[in-house]
Amino acid sequence: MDGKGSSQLPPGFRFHPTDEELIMYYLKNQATSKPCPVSIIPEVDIYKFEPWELPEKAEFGENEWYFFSPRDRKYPNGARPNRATVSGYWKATGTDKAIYSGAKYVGVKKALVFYKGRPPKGIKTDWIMHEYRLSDSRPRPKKHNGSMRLDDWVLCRIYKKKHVGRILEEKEENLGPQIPVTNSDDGGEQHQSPEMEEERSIGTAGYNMGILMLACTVLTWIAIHRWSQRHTKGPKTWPLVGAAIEQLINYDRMHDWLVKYLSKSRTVAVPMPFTTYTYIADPANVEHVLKTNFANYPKGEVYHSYMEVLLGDGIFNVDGELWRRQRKTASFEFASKNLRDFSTIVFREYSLKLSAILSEASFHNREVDMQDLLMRMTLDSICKVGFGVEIGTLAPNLPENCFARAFDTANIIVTLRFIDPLWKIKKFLNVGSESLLDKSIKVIDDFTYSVIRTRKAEIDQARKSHDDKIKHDILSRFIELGENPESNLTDKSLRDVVLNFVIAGRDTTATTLSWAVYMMMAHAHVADKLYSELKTFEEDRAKEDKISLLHYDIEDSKSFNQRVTQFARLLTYDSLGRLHYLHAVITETLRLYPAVPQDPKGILEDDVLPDGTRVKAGGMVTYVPYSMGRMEYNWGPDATLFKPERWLKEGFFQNASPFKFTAFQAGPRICLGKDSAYLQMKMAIALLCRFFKFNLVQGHIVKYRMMTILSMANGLKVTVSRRS
Ligand code: HEM
Repeated sequence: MDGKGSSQLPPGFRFHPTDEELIMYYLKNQATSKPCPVSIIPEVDIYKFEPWELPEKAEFGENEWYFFSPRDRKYPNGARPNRATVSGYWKATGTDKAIYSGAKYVGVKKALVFYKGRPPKGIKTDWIMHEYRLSDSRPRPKKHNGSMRLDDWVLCRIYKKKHVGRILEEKEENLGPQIPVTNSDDGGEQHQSPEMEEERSIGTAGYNMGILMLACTVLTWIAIHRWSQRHTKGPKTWPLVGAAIEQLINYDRMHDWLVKYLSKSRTVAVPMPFTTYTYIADPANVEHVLKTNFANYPKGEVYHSYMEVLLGDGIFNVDGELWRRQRKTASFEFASKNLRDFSTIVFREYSLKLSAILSEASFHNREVDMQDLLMRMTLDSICKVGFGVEIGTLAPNLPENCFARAFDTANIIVTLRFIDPLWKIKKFLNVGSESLLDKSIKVIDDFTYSVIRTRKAEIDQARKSHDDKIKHDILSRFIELGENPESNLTDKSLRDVVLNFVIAGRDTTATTLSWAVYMMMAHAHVADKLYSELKTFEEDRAKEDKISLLHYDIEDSKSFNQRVTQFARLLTYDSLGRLHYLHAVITETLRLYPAVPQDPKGILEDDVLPDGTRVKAGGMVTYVPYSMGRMEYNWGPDATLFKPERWLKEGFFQNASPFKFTAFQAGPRICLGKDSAYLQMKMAIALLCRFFKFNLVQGHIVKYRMMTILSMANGLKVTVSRRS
């Protein structure tokens, strides 16, 4: 709509003044009776008209119209302006905006919305007004002539909302800083309700209030949550994340972190996001979980999902029928005398290989990493005993072993999953640790499937030549079983069998042996006592076998190695059973450094443990051998001391309840390889401690690494000397 003055304006003229221009060039001029740059703003008392009547009063404008307007007082003695028209009223909205010219405060802009009817029941319309006032305009003192005039002039821009162009412009305006004007002269005019700018301001205020209330609620919640835990013996938690933060901070020393809490309370509940881990160290609770109510505490879905990538559906990682079938086959194999005899030969052979490497290192004053050597020894042994293949990682040149490295990496990463809530996302995106895990699994699988292929080919070959030596190992037993189509045993099942036995047979035994060697270094009197037992044993056995012991010179490698070999022949399954102190040394090592330091179980149904602790379905209960071995309530005041004698009564080894000494677990899932493990460990330690003395390399730090097995983070660097 063109106003009356538009005919005098040049073609294409548009009027888009800024707030500052409106104040500086129009309102100021009007107030001081100077001419404006263009005279297109008429003087109209806008409160005498309804907003929709105003466009035709304007001199110029299409979608917005400008007016100079006087303001009247609402009440004779008040400073509030009268904003009523005949049919309605203008109502202020939002925060006033200060207008600056450079750094100088020159005016105020107020937004108003027109309501039809009378307050407070007026109906909001789309008519909007921006009222500009000079900063120095002050309400005139009330004149005695009875004039109701409030101040000289204000400049009003009127427009109707919902015009797209206007909305865009409005948005632009709203981007500018809104500096609230405190010294407002509107006499406490109420600022309420919508219009675009207004809605935004009110929205912002409401939003800020909401944030404030939310923050207060959260802080109160946290405070109450923390206060309610003042008597809790377990770790203090935070809402939602539970103890996850504390667990992450203490991740590298997690086992000792648990010792701290379990020594204060035999059962500790650790809330985690979406679940609770309950840790137990009380033998009565352990018996309940591992035996009495065994069916309620399976490995469970959570454990299975975390470990599946590595252990698949192998015996360690399944429940129910799948577990029962594997347990039956493996138990049968472990009970066989054939396997025991075969194992004794293999363990002796590999212990001798290890002795030869140590002897060589001792003659050349070379440092060795005992943990690495022991891992090689047990890997070679389990591959030979378990799968009938020779992999030769303990060869004198100690060949690089990709499989072992990949296996360790995978083991570390799957353990991390238990406290890393982001692992599924990382796995989905194949980034970070999960990407490394993926690569490691490929290396592991390549090795494992090649073992299976080799063994299958050997079995075929043996069959063709009617050789019946094929049945001494566990893998062959499973391969044979797989030939029955009803067994559903695929190559993938065989892969899982192999990997489960690798973790069972290699890592556990090598780790225990490493800690035992470390204990010998840390407790010289124990090493000496063991040495005496072994010397006596050697002499007794030689007499029994009616052989004379070879003379040897510890400076002569040939005679030294011959004597080592002669001693090894005296070590049989039966004769090793007589070495009670040796048995006690290994068991005491396992008490303080159990190869499986904690072992979680799922919970099928809500239950109450014997000490009254309630556990909820879907959570986890973990018995903690590492803590259990260090608890005074389990072992007396000297619980933390390394004392093999605690296992001996009149020189004979006395076992403890498997629910108190839990290194091999207990109940229906007790370790199947316990005897085999003792056989290998006793064989190795007998040879090592009879003929060698170990010294920790100066500055080498011995500490555990967080993975399912309690291996040493930096290995075990030692120097070796020979014993006479
Ligand atoms: C110091 C050596 C060993 C220790 C401390 C040890 C400890 C354990 C523990 C704590 C479990 C229970 C694991 C779980 O529930 O996830 C277990 C299970 C098992 N162990 Fe051992 N183990 C050792 C050596 C061996 C060896 C050498 C073998 C076999 C070659 C073996 C075979 C098994 C098997 C098959 C199971 C699974 C039992 C089942 O779930 O039914 N272990 N072992």
